[in-house]
Amino acid sequence: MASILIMTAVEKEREAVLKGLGDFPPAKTALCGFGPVESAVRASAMLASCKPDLLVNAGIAGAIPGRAAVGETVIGEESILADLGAESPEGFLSVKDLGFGTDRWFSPEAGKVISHYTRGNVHKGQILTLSTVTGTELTLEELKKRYPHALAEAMEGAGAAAAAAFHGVPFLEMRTISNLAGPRDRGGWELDKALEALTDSIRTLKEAF
Ligand SMILES: O=C(O)c1cccc(C(=O)CC[C@H]2O[C@@H](n3cnc4c(=O)[nH]cnc43)[C@H](O)[C@@H]2O)c1
Repeated sequence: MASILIMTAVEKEREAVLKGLGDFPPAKTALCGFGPVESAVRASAMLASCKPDLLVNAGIAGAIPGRAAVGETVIGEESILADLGAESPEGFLSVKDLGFGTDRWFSPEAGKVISHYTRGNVHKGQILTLSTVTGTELTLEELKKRYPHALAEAMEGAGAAAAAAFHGVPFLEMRTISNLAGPRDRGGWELDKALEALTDSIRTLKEAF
């Protein structure tokens, strides 16, 4: 049977994943740490020693307001490294604009798994990876303009995706919404709702295998 490696930033996310998995031997879990650099390094180290059929980066995320809501699930059809690049008077220049490679990753091999997510509270589309959590209306507006189709922001997906591409392993990012991106309100993050949704979404992932 196919094998899956599911990596989360923090232990509480990993616990929610384990609850959804129950007794499911094809899947292993590990921590990828906080942010795109840690996630790329740790995912790459894991993939150097085991080669799963699918790497999943799972966790909570902030929704771009109006594009997803707290407690909903966002399945990444593309993970975008959204704040690595250069500023210019004409606007932000991405890694791709600068000619240094890609700023986004998508695995066609994950399509079969993605097609299993059919519930109304699941959105499929772009997920941004940022090194800095959005904390002002100004930054939010800039991100919305720059990425008019992005559904949510998190901090690890593109790092893990880059590692997966380097090792030739199919990749999927799965996020459940704990907060709306915008002016910082860390106390308002609905962690329990997002972690319960993560457990549910992992149950769906199991059904796809
Ligand atoms: O304190 C807790 O109980 C707790 C439980 C689960 C997760 C956490 C985290 O702090 C996870 C950090 C993780 O969350 C992603 N995230 C969530 N919202 C946003 C956002 O608005 N913008 C960017 N990233 C967000 C991110 O991937 C972090 O690594 C705490």
